[in-house]
Amino acid sequence: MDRFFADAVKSNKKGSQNPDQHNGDAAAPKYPKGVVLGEDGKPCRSCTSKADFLALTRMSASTEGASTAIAKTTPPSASTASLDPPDCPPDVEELGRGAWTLLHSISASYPPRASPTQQSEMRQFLGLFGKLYPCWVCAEDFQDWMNKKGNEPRVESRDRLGKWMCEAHNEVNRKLGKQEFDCGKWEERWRTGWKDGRCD
Ligand SMILES: Cc1cc2nc3c(=O)[nH]c(=O)nc-3n(C[C@H](O)[C@H](O)[C@H](O)COP(=O)(O)OP(=O)(O)OC[C@H]3O[C@@H](n4cnc5c(N)ncnc54)[C@H](O)[C@@H]3O)c2cc1C
Repeated sequence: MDRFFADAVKSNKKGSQNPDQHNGDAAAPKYPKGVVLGEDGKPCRSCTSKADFLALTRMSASTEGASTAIAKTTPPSASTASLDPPDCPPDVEELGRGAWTLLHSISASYPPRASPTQQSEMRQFLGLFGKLYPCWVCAEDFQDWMNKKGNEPRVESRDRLGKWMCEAHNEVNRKLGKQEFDCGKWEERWRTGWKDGRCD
């Protein structure tokens, strides 16, 4: 659960790092390690994994007593799944899967050759996406990556956009210690289906 905190603490416009992450000498941390705070100073659900939210819930239950609604619904042995009925707000992973599905699918339906207007609209979309993405820590890193020389969105064609999106996704995969995806296969994954026919 160190993924947001592996780097040095950075200042931010919208929210804040959980201050308890870094005060090893504090007697009783207010939030468990891994919980990211939003601009209101409260835990940011869309920036935090369910597992870390579960830890928060357990902490609340032990400090506030078993009479809270959370404590009643979360026995100590509960798995993260019990915190996760299908109609609850997304955590960072569910949000991410949905967002990548949208982004790669947009690339898959992008024209083989984009007009100047389409290119301009796509640049605007990606710029706004980077600003509005609900996980603010994810959004800041995504914007920083996009703004680096050489990483600017490549919007001239479906092929170029699809590969660029795959590279953007691989950047996050690397950050999270996940396996990189073979970008030569992005179109099979997101547009045509696999060559072995299993999606037909
Ligand atoms: C812009 C953005 C930034 C994010 N930043 C963070 C962050 O800082 N911290 C954090 O914890 N989470 C972040 N996330 C969420 C994270 O990327 C994952 O979505 C989440 O961890 C769930 O991962 P997953 O393993 O289920 O699959 P996902 O990474 O969501 O991938 C979904 C599917 O896409 C396919 N895929 C994987 N890699 C590629 C690729 N390179 N190209 C094409 N297809 C691919 C695979 O089939 C995979 O099953 C971010 C999401 C987005 C959209």
